[in-house]
Amino acid sequence: MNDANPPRFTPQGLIPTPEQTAIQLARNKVVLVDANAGAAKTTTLAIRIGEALARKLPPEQILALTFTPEARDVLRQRLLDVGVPPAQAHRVAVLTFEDFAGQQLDRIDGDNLRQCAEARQLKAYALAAIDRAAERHAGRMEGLDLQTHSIALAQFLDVQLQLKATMALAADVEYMGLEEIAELMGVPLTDYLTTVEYETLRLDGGAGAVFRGPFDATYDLASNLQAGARLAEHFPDYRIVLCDELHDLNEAAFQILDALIAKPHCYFVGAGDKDQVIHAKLGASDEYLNRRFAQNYPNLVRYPLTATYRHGPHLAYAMAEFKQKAVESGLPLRTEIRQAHYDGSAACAQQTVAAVQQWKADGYPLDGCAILIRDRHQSMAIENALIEADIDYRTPAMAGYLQRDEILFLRGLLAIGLKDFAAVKSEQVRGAVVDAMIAFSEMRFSTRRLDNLKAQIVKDPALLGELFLIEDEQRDGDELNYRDVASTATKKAVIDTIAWLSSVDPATPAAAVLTEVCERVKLVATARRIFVRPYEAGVVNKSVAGLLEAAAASGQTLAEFWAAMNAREAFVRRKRERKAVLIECVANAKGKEFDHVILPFLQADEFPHPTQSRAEEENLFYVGATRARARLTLLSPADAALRSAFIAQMRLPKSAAAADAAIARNQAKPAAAPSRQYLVASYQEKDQVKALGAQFDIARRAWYVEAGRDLAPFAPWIKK
Ligand SMILES: Nc1ncnc2c1ncn2[C@@H]1O[C@H](COP(=O)(O)OP(=O)(O)OP(=O)(O)O)[C@@H](O)[C@H]1O
Repeated sequence: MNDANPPRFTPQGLIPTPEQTAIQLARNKVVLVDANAGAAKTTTLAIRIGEALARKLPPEQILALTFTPEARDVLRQRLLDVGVPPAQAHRVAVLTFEDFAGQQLDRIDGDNLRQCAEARQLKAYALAAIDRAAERHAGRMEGLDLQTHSIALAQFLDVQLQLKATMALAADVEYMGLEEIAELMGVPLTDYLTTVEYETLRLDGGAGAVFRGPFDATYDLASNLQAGARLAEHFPDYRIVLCDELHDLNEAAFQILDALIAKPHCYFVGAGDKDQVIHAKLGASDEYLNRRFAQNYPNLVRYPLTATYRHGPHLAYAMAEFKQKAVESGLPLRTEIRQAHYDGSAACAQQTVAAVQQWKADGYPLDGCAILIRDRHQSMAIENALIEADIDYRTPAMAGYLQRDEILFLRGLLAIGLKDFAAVKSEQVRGAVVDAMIAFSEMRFSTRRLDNLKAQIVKDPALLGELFLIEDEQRDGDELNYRDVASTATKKAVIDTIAWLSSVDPATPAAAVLTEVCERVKLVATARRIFVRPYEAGVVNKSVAGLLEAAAASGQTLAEFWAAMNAREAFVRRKRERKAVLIECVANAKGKEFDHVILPFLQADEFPHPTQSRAEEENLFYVGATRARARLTLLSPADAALRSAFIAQMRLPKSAAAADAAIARNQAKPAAAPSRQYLVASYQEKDQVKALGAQFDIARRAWYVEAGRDLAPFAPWIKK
């Protein structure tokens, strides 16, 4: 620590290490921190913000960017955790790149811009782009392969995203032939041509964006900057820009960051971990951490954060083996790694419950426990088992298995059949049911009409059945094109199924009814058509199979199952805010931490997912396992041949011995003493404590006494 320049911000709840203090005080224009999971990257960025505030920088001149909303929320919370007063913390812009880009583009966007958060909403635009590409090039160009089935659409949407994330699409290709460009960009010609048409549609031929899918705001802003930096002139005057989870950076986000940093008075601090890259499809790469910043800012300084403070050496060393890299822990604590085995998904769910019950029996609160799943379909068995065991759990809003699209669709069918949509209490869920019914019946409405219908049905649930009448009227007289044939058949099957359902005795076993419904509406085939990504269509199959299994296991009648399902949803919604076990997808847990992490379904056909990139699956597992603080529970099949290879890769017996020695070493280290004693003096008492020698911490808005002073005179203001 530089004695001439002592820190002005003292974080609450922890004593910063010298490494953290060095970053807190760094005055270099560009500071990069590349460190392991849990090595206090986010915390240190929050402390850096605290230091800036303590030095009286207006909060509005600080911008902290993340790639995902989850990471953004963690950073916002961490600001409060380290002791930045909420009133100040809320004035600091902590945003995702997409939020920030959207805000900056707002000044040039038209009023009718449509935001499409999901691939499903982009399908119609993608088809229109294919039609345009066909009109323009069919018959005139060789090697054109215009397909409209879902795999082709999935590939197209991936390719356009990749071309944008890497900014290849914005490259100057004026004098090149189309084939040549596609080859240069390394994508199929057809997808390149379709992307060009898609962008023409999306940007209305250059007049302004008409719709934006995921990531498009980031791309549009980066393109604007590249084309002459018009919007950069309007950027607020940020003095400090910070970026967490730097490993998620891609070219488009990098260019935005670069435009911010390039301003003469702007300082930058970024932190990341190259082993947590899980968005390679979006062009994420460790290139930026390793090379690109250094190219643009040769004077950048790298600061280390050596040890993890999230968990003890047992988990740190297991992760060192898993990733074949050096990982240290600064804690003198034993993070337990437990294993249990199962036979089948119901048994896995039972083992999950047992792990939670053990945690509770050991005297720990339920809200410290998180069940991190590879995919949402895995939560069905677990949610049922938790309810049966009377354990409160919560899922992020609209992310439980009852809110999956295919389940919402089936619930909508049952609601119409049983004439009981009012039993779905939440308006948000009702709206989602309407969306799912329209998607799975392959109906087409204009956005305005859809919003209108939805609003009416949400208010008056009895209207749900009429959805199908309205569409019929609209279709009359229309000529069918080749693409309408399949979707018309789907819709007819849905209408027939509803008619059939209305005649079914509600006392019939639920499993039999649901099985028949799925067959009648050809759910699996439809999912394959409407879910643009084959991977997602695959998850739909597993999810529906899980629902049928649950219905069979319940032995309930249709009426009972319907009532139980709605009661269950109400139960989960009530619990959302309360202390309960969390169920969350691993990918969304990035940046977070939990005392006890349970990783279920560690089996060869689930995790690593057989169709996804091995390196990215490894990073995903690394993210999941490193969320744990005190205990990590790994659940895998009893048959060792079926287990995820990731378990063996941790070499648990080998790493445990070294970890025992490290704990002894960490225990022997002298504990650092807190440097300040904060007081609980009120505003009226300020003159009194000041006269006694207390000082004011501007960042924390609190009075304190320096370490080493006699605290006796301050006794009335020392928190017990
Ligand atoms: N100086 C410190 N002493 C003790 N604990 C600390 C210290 N600094 C940070 N921690 C704790 O270490 C844990 C991990 O910190 P943090 O979440 O900032 O790590 P990270 O590097 O951002 O993690 P990830 O890579 O998973 O995003 C937190 O519980 C934090 O409170």
